[in-house]
Amino acid sequence: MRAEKSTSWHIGVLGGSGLAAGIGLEEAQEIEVASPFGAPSAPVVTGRLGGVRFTFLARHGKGHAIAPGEVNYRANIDVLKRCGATDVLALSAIGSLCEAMAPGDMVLVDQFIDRTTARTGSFFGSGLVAHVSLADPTCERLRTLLGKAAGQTGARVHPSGTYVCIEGPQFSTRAESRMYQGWGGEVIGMTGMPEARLAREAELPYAMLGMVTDYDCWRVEEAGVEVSHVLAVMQANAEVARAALRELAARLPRKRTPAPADTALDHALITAPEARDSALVRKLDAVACRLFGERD
Ligand SMILES: CSC[C@H]1O[C@H](OP(=O)(O)O)[C@H](O)[C@@H]1O
Ligand SMILES: Nc1ncnc2[nH]cnc12
Repeated sequence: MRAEKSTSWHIGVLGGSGLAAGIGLEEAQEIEVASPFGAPSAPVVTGRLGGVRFTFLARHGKGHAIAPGEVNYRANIDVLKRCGATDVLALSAIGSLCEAMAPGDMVLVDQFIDRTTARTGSFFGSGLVAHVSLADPTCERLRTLLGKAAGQTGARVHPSGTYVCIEGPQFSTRAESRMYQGWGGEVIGMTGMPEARLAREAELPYAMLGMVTDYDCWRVEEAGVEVSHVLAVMQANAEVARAALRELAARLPRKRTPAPADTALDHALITAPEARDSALVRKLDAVACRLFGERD
């Protein structure tokens, strides 16, 4: 079995709407990385911020050509792991379902309600069944560090928030928006799931910095959200997101210590060794490298 993760941080960043241009990495190199789960959204860009390695992947591809329901979430997480990412940070445009979270605010999403219907949500399946815990789908350590870093940019930062992930690509109806509020949803988007669940299966601690772009459509006196609102706010906010990442790089402890998600697969596999599908096991050489990777 491979050793534990390196004590050096390597942050994989999934950049969403308004962030396809990247995060301003130093010594940036674009690399095409193949995945057994198909084509990722784009080549990755790997480089540094301060002394810390970051690898960036544009979630919707170059020129935002990939719809939220068509993103190959498995390939994206797989290639970040293959590149050596120790942790994953998602940058996302989000609508607000509550008065307190206003356009321009940042939200450290900590919980998800998954309303998606047509996405492949697991690396595992018949021939290798696994059930990871998703009770706490985000990494508290990364979220806290990111919250402090985002606070330094002058933006208003909410330390937690429950994100409702809809299938899209349409925005919600007013009745749905009010229903999500009743469920305890505080923000809404189209990409956090299955991204967060796949990161957990790949033993990658995951945090999401959500940038509020609109009030969705629950405010009866206002017109519903339109994509032009989202992009206008994201264009204004992209530099704030980049500044938050530079702050994060400066604040990461010098050595990375293990996080709970690093061992998410320890008690998750239920299929007996003799009943395992060897082709599926081979596909998991990066995702489950601790269990199935090359032996040293
Ligand atoms: C451009 S509006 C809707 C679009 O924006 C968000 O994307 P991302 O999370 O990648 O920033 C939302 O989830 C939708 O995909
Ligand atoms: N209101 C909204 N609904 C879904 N996804 C979004 N992304 C940004 N705003 C959104």
